[in-house]
Amino acid sequence: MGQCCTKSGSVSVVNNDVGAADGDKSKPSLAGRSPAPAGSGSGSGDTHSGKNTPVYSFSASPYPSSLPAGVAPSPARTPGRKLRWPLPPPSPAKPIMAALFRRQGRADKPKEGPIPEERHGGDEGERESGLDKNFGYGKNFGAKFEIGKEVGRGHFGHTCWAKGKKGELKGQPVAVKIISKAKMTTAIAVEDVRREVKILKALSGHKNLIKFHDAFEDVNNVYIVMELCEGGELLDRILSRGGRYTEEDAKTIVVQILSVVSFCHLQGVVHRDLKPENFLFTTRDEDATMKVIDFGLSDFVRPDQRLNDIVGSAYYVSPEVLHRSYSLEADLWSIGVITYILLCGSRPFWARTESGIFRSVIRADPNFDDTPWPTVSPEAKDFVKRLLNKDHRKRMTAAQALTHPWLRDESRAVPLDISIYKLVKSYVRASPLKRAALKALSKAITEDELIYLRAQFRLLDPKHGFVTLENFRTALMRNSTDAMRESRVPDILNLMEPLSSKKMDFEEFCAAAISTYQLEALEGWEKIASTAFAIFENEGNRVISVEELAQEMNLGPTAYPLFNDWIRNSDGKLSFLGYTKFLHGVTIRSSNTRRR
Ligand SMILES: Nc1ncnc2c1ncn2[C@@H]1O[C@H](COP(=O)(O)OP(=O)(O)OP(=O)(O)O)[C@@H](O)[C@H]1O
Ligand SMILES: [Ca+2]
Repeated sequence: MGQCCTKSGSVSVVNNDVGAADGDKSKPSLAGRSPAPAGSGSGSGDTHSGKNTPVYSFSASPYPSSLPAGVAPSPARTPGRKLRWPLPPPSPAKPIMAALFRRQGRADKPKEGPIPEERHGGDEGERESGLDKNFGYGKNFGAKFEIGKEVGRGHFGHTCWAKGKKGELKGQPVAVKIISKAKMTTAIAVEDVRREVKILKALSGHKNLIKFHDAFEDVNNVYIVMELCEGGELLDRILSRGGRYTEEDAKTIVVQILSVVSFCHLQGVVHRDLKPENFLFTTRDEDATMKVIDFGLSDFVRPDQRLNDIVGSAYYVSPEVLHRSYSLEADLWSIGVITYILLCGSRPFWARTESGIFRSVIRADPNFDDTPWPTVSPEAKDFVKRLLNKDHRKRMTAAQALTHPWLRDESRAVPLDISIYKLVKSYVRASPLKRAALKALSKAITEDELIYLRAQFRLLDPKHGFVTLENFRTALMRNSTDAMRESRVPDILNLMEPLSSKKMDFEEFCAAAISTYQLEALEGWEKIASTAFAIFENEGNRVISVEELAQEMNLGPTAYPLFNDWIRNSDGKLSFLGYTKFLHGVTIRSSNTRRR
């Protein structure tokens, strides 16, 4: 007990022939073969030292080329299974090594660039000496639980079966994740464990989230006592089905994932390690409930905050995580990867090395042409594409995804979406012209978008067809947990202050809560945009000077030449191009320009 092995060890024992069953060597981006062992490197490209090679160059893997000291490769979890896999084996780099290093206090961290705030104080000086490893948890684990066999292992701990000896859990089987204090060699490592428990405790209660019972500690370990899941990992079920789910079965899985992830996001918690290994079934039954586990890489994220530490698992990591600027949407990318795998049995982004996987994540388009995709419904394909959009702003949110035509079910409650709050906040603070532009756009959207917006409006509990700031506050508080306070999500209400003297009907709510980025990602965008412009011409377009437009868009005089085509010579009003640019706002490309 107390020995922690890395699951990424499973990679070390798998060779590159695995999964070659797909037999198509001309399509390297289509999963089907195993990546090289994480520890084996990939020739000259994998000599990443973590000191000089920028993570983003992708000329080298941000992962180190060998397992960290003290972490021995564990045996493959399911020997022999790899030969039957249509899928490559589990991620080579499991939780990305940066996180592992943070916990283990290794100096050769594979990160570069801006130092994430939590990294401060993670220096060697803090190691061992004077490190406070007291968590304030109960000390009587042994008196309360009888420990049994091991049920699983991860990078950071191992999990055992246990039975309650007294109290509420007397006679009841539970799972205990045991994290060795000896491996917590920095203040950050200690803080990570503290946060894992805090998040688990705060979020416990959702039906698709592992139920937390208690946390204990002694001189050697921290013990996280939680509900026992006896039905195994989602990964095992995917593999036992030969790698593919029917659409109906996939939907059952994806709905559960989205339901719990939307709940976490509303609380301001990003999971950061969503993958089939981190979903467990309560029982062996086919229709058993699935629960998300392992908040070891999770974090609180404030509404306008961007995180920058690279954590996650290679196959599931989003492009913006690799670019070190991300938020909740990163989880939706991972859900897109999981859904892709469920529907076709292959990984959307594949390569032999981690650096290759990252290149693929950043640049490659997933394959939707080969078998079985021609037989997959257009709705399912659209669903996956709208999650695997490389621009995180164009991705669906979890709550939105639950109303996508592929998953839509009138009888299922739609969760409150925190992204609505962010959008409404921006709307109420926007200029009258911008609001008029959005109003016109909202009148051109399709029924699919309206279904989602109606559901969100209903959740605000409108009185006589109107919502006020108070409705937003009440709806948020109704869903509030301790995690929400920690992530400072309620602060967003202060930023919505301009709404305090107003009320909003459904029509205005639609204008406030639509995202131009998301609409741009729709196949029917061209039509929506031209309809919206026709409405804008009638209801909102007006004469505007170059200076005024620049000010509206928060641009300086250097941007004036851009506006040549945006303002019509004939009448000095916005042209169609100008209207769409104005709606779009100054973001990706333009904000890069601004920074220079
Ligand atoms: N509540 C539970 N019931 C049954 N098995 C569990 C439970 N929690 C964890 N396990 C098993 O233990 C394994 C490791 O747990 P967990 O993922 O929390 O650890 P970790 O060290 O943080 O993992 P990782 O290496 O993915 O970061 C899981 O993959 C699962 O097989
Ligand atoms: Ca895990």
